[in-house]
Amino acid sequence: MGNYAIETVGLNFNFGNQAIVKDLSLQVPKGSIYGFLGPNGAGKTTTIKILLNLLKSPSDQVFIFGKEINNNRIAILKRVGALVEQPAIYGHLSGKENLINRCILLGIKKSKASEMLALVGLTDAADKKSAKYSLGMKQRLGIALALVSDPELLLLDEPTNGLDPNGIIEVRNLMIELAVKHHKTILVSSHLLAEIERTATHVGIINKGQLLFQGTIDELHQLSKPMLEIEVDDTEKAAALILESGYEITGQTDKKITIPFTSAQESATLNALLVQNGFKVSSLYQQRKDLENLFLDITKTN
Ligand SMILES: Nc1ncnc2c1ncn2[C@@H]1O[C@H](COP(=O)(O)OP(=O)(O)OP(=O)(O)O)[C@@H](O)[C@H]1O
Repeated sequence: MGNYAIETVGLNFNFGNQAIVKDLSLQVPKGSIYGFLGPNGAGKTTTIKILLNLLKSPSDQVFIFGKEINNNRIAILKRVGALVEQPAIYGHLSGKENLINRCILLGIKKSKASEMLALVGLTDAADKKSAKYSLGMKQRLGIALALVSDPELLLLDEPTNGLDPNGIIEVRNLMIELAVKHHKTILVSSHLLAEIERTATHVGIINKGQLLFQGTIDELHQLSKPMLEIEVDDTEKAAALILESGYEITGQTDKKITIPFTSAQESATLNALLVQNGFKVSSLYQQRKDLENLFLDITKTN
């Protein structure tokens, strides 16, 4: 548990008699950018609210920095910053005034406001009324507000929702800077894999409240590596020959065998080997799922 900033253990949560989060075991390593992915209504916001103790979890299912949340609420929340739904910004105040307000509220020196503005790239807009900010600037101000208390862990619920491509890039770069330079752990939710793919080090995919995949971004990429599917008459014996010949098999049914695809030439060699050994190869084709399709597949089949 020591290496996780967040760990949930078989977390369940209901609204009335509707199960919203089901047996969810999240493991968010310290220092990671954890992409929390799922389609609309999957249960991401609900989970984030549970992590913030805004919704109460059953005891012994949610641990932040290794401590159970219900029994250590104040101590834990001091170390956590969050942006959930709309940032709480006073539109009639400038970005700087919004931040100074937050500093006063938390008993933090006011100079922190300028520091945070610089961190999120809003120094030039410090004195502009925040109602006049673009959506991207508002999100960055929201993140700055969440950062005032210098939290170790940031929870960002769909921070790029509704932003234009520039705004998305700004928020994405800010997350990378916060993780790499400032050693924050970040959990960021999204319903779009493409938005997470370039920033996240780890990914958890949920649908209908259930965790369908969790691992590093490389492990997710592994799942989308190209494969060679071989339809052959006697898969049992053909598989034995393929293994004997030094190939790796990743899948087998009574109709086809799947191996990692390396090259067209290698596929031809394998085809010849099977035919020379008396097998009837009815088809040989390369299959590749891009990550977006993989994500759709993972969330659809559930
Ligand atoms: N206060 C509530 N009372 C009853 N049901 C709720 C409440 N809040 C959310 N739900 C339901 O819980 C489910 C999960 O919602 P949640 O907002 O956690 O999903 P999400 O993954 O964050 O989706 P989105 O990307 O659309 O925000 C939905 O079916 C939603 O209708």
